[in-house]
Amino acid sequence: MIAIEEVSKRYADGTVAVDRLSLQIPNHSITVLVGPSGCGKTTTLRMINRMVEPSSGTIRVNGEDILRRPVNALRRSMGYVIQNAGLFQHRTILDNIATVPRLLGWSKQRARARAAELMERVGLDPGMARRYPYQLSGGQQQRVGVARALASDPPILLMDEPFSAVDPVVRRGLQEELLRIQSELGKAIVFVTHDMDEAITIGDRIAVMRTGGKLAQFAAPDEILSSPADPFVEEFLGADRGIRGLSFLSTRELELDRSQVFPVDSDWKRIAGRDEASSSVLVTDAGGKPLGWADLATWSGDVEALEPYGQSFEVGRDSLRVALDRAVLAPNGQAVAVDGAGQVLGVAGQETIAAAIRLARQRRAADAPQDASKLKAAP
Ligand SMILES: Nc1ncnc2c1ncn2[C@@H]1O[C@H](COP(=O)(O)OP(=O)(O)OP(=O)(O)O)[C@@H](O)[C@H]1O
Repeated sequence: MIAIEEVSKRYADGTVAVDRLSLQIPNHSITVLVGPSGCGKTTTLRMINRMVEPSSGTIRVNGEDILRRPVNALRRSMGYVIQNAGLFQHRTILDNIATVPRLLGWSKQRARARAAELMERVGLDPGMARRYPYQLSGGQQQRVGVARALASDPPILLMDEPFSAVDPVVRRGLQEELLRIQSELGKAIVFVTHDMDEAITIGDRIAVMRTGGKLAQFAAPDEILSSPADPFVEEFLGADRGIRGLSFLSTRELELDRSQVFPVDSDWKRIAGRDEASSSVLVTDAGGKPLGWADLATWSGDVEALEPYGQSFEVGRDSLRVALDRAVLAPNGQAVAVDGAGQVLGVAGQETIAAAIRLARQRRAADAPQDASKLKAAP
C-alpha cells in the first residue's frame, strides 16, 4: 500500500535524517519503526503525510506518487496520532473527534454521531463527550487522539510514539485496544516507538533503523528476535532477546499437572494421606477458580491461611513468556494455568515450561521455512 522507494531527507543544516530508505508497507498490517533516538523514525513518518518533503526518492500510496496529490487531501486520507494526543484544548472531546469529518464537509450532526460511535470503539465513556481535554487522564486523551485519527475512516494511520507518555499499565491497555481496533478495521498502520516490547506486541513487521537514517532490518518480530541481521540489531534488542522471543511460543501444548489441584470442599484427610511426595496442593473455589497453595502438612483448612499463587496465565491466549514469568514469580515456582473463564486447568513448573520451550523451538525449526510474517506475538 505504501511504497517508500530510495527516500532520503537532508535538512537545511546538512543533517542526513534518512538515507536511501526503501520499505514496502502492506495494507491491513501494523508496521513499526524502531531504532535509537535521532535515527530518522519521525522524519520517515512525516514524509508519508508530507509534513516533511523528501530530498530525493519517491513515496507511493496505492501506486500513486504522493507528490501528485494535493497535500490537504493526502493528509485527510491519513489519520495521525502523536504523543500527548495533541488535542485542541478549547474543543470538547466530541468536537475534537469530529474535526476531520467537519473539515470534509460533513454536517455537524453527522460528524458528532460519528464521533460518538468512535468514542465507544476506543473504549471511552459517552459521558466524557462534553468534557474538555484537560478534564481527562493522559490515557483517555490518547484514546481521544486515536478516535480523532480514525474519524474519517482513513485507510492509513500514522502513529508517532502515541503511547509513550502514559504509565506501563495504561500503555498495555492502549496497545490491546489498538490491536482490537485493527482486527476490526484492518488499516495500514505505521507506528513509531522506542520500545522494543511495544514493537513486538503490536507489530506485524518491524523496521529497525540505525543512526544516519539507514534501514538495519525489516522483518517479522519473531524473525528479528531469532535472527538479528547484524551486531547493531542484536545490541539494540538487548539482553532479553531470548526471553522476548518466547512471546511467540504458545502455551496451548504445555503439559499441565492436574494432580495437585483440588477444590476447597475436598476430603482433605484422604488427600493428606496420599502417598505422593508433594504435600503442596493448589486449592480452588467451588467454581474451579484458584484460591492459593496449601501445604497439607500444616494447613488448617482455613482459606485465609493459603499461600498466594501469584498471577495465573491463560492457556492459548498467553505465551510461554508469560507462563515462565508467572512460574518465576510464584512462591513455589509453579505457574497456575487457567482457561478463558478463569478456571484452573492445571499447574506447570519451571522445568515443564523449559521443556515446552525446547519442544516448541524444535517444532519451529522443523517447520521452517515458514512465512514468519504470519506469526503474531501473544501477550
Ligand atoms: N527540522 C530539522 N532540522 C534539522 N535537523 C533535524 C530536523 N528535524 C530532525 N532533525 C534531525 O534529523 C535526525 C532524525 O530526527 P528524527 O526526529 O526523525 O529522529 P527519531 O528517530 O524520530 O528520533 P527520536 O526517537 O529521538 O524522536 C536527528 O538527527 C534530528 O536532530
